[in-house]
Amino acid sequence: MLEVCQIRKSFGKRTVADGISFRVAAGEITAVLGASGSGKSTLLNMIAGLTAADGGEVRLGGVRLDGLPPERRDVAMMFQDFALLPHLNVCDNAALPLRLRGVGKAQARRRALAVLAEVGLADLAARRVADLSGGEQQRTALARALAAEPKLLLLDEPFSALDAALRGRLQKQTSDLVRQRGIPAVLVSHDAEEACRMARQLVLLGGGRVLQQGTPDAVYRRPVSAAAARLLGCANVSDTRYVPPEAVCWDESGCECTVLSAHRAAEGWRLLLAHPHWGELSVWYQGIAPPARCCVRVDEARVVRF
Ligand SMILES: Nc1ncnc2c1ncn2[C@@H]1O[C@H](COP(=O)(O)OP(=O)(O)OP(=O)(O)O)[C@@H](O)[C@H]1O
Repeated sequence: MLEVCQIRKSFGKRTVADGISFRVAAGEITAVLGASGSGKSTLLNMIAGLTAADGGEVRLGGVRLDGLPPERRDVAMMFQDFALLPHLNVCDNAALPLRLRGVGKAQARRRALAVLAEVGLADLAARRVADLSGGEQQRTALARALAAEPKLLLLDEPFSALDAALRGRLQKQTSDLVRQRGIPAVLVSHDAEEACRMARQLVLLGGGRVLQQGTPDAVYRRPVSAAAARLLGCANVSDTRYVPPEAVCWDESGCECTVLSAHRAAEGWRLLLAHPHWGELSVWYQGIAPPARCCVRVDEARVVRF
């Protein structure tokens, strides 16, 4: 179990963490969502020991980490830019953390090859990382992160440079490995969909504080504020209310709305409606071509008020 308790950090007058607390159980991923500059990477760096916190505690398996240097925390990190050493081959990159800990060359190589097999890269062990695709590089980074058998995995937007199909595969592979190894993991992301796909718990950050935390289902069902709803990527949010998709239904006896715009996506047509009472409403439409007008009903009891 990872426990982050009341962690605080300011850079000059800018406070990026103002008493942030959350827990991550073994074998589970918690996703931290926040706007750009909200302090997500700083939070990971404080957990890893790369940035000193101004206050608060970090515990892993009940042991206090603050005060320990990064190399004694048993924490592995994965970054968006992979951070591999281009002049080394795949196996040597994966073995690097073990070598840095003084593990002998042959043993480090054996353990690196075992983890490379787990991530499906055994055949590429001898290849220079500069000659790998983006997805192969990221799997090498995953193997390197896991080779030293860390007690905690920190993921700093590790998949954002990859295309959608590859991203989906690596998200699943990483989630499976975290579960199988029974270690806690923290994922930092801008992408609410990725966070929900991978994480058991979401932590929404804003203004250096936790705006909300809970399971993706609970947080989506009832965002506590407009800021939280916007971080989740919810449509139909104003400062005072959120009209969730389940509150809107197509109904001939409902209010007639003009379709202001329509754009095509994989899931269907996204329509922007002018509703006489609720104003602009964004809704999905599954017909072949978008209509010019339509009738919808909004179930007021399901509208979330802030
Ligand atoms: N070493 C530092 N010295 C001064 N300011 C810093 C330092 N590190 C980060 N900051 C500032 O702290 C704020 C939070 O930065 P951080 O990188 O943690 O945000 P983030 O949420 O990860 O952003 P992004 O999503 O854009 O990567 C930013 O305003 C950043 O400029």
